[in-house]
This record gives sequence, C-alpha cells and structure tokens, in this order.
Amino acid sequence: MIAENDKILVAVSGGKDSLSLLDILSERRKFLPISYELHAVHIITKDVPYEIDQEFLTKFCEQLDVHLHIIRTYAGIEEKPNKKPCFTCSWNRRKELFDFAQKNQFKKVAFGHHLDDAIETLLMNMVMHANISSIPPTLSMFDGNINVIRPLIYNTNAEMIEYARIKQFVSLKKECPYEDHTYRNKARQWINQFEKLNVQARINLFKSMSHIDSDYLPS
Ligand SMILES: Nc1ncnc2c1ncn2[C@@H]1O[C@H](COP(=O)(O)OP(=O)(O)OP(=O)(O)O)[C@@H](O)[C@H]1O
Repeated sequence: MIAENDKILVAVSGGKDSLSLLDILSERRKFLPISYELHAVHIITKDVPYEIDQEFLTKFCEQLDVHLHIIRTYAGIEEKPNKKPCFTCSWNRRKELFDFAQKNQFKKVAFGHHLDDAIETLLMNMVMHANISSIPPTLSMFDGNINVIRPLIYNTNAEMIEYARIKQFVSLKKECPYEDHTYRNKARQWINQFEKLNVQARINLFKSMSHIDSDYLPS
C-alpha cells in the first residue's frame, strides 16, 4: 500500500478513525525501513451547519509533524433540492479532495475506512442496489494518477475504538444535521445478529469478498 518516497495525503474528518490513521502513519515513519511524505487535509463544507475544532486539529498535526491543509468549499445543497444533502456534500468533498491531490502531486490519498465500514457497505449494496461491491483496500483512479489507499481496512471498529481509547483521542466530529444513518445502522444491527450465530461472522463476511465461487453463482 505504501512504498518508498510516496507522497501521501490523509483525508481527516476529525472522527476517531481518521485521527488514528494519521497518528499510525506518522508513528510508522519512525521505524519502517522506507520513508514517505505525509500531509493531512480537512474539508470544510460551508453550507453544512457544523464545524470541527480546527485549533485542536492544527495542534494534533503539529505534534505529529504533519502539514495540515484546510479546504473550504460550498456544496450548494440548497440549490440541489432533488438530491439528498449527504450525497451532494460527500460528492463535492471528494471532488475537492481529488482536485487538491492532483494539483499538488499527491499520488496516494488515504481514507480512514475500516473493516466494519467495508462489510456494512457490502450488505447495503447487496440489499439496496442488487450489486456485490464494497470499498477496496486500494483503488487506482484518474488513469492511475491517484491511488486511494485504506490502511485500516483490515482492522475492526472495535480495534479502532480501543486504539482511540488508549491514545485518548476524542472525536472532533459532531452529528451533522443532514446525516442519515438509517441503512448503515440497520446493516450494523444485522452484523451484530450474525455475530450471535457465529463469532467469526464479521471476519467471514469480509473474507467472503475474496472467496467468490463463481461456479456456484448464477451467470
Ligand atoms: N470533511 C472531511 N475532510 C477530509 N476527509 C474526510 C472528511 N469527511 C470524511 N473524510 C474521509 O472519509 C472517510 C470516511 O468518512 P466518514 O464520514 O464515513 O467517516 P467518519 O466515521 O465520520 O470519521 P472517521 O472515519 O474519521 O472516524 C474518513 O475516515 C476520512 O478519511
């Protein structure tokens, strides 16, 4: 995922996972036999009525010796009443993020998604969109100019909660008034139920994405 001389842009929302991701990637620079450049970016969408504690994030990045870029954007949520605010906001955030990465020669962009995010997305895509897909550990985009990496994808949410607890990270994120977790919360509940049937259910759902037996699926 990470190679010698990589220039990596870490997308930091202010949530526990992206704060932990930045911390881990920064710590690893001290003992890995490769060197890489690390920057953080936080996107503020001005027409979403909440902001994180920027002063804290700035100090956090300073302590890690990571340069923080703050991008302010405007998603035009009110001008797109036919679209869900969450869709408009996250589409615009990604556009800003990738435009910034390309303009500043970042070949790798790191997100804080973990294993639970991946299996929730898998189940939601199957149930809502009749499609078997999720969020991959790495993804080549823009004709190979940018590689999205998700270094936490093999870690469970429980592990990330424990990491944030040990490091005493407090999530800077407040609940967004537009955010709708209905389907994701449902997927989380199903996974918890599956885990009661089999303690390995969470890991097995993740592993199943690499064990597709196409001979036993409809063509
Ligand atoms: N405002 C933002 N600025 C920069 N990156 C962001 C922002 N919001 C989300 N991201 C990136 O997208 C990933 C997934 O976003 P999502 O909103 O699902 O995460 P979260 O659960 O709110 O926060 P986190 O994953 O940091 O705990 C984050 O881990 C982060 O890498």
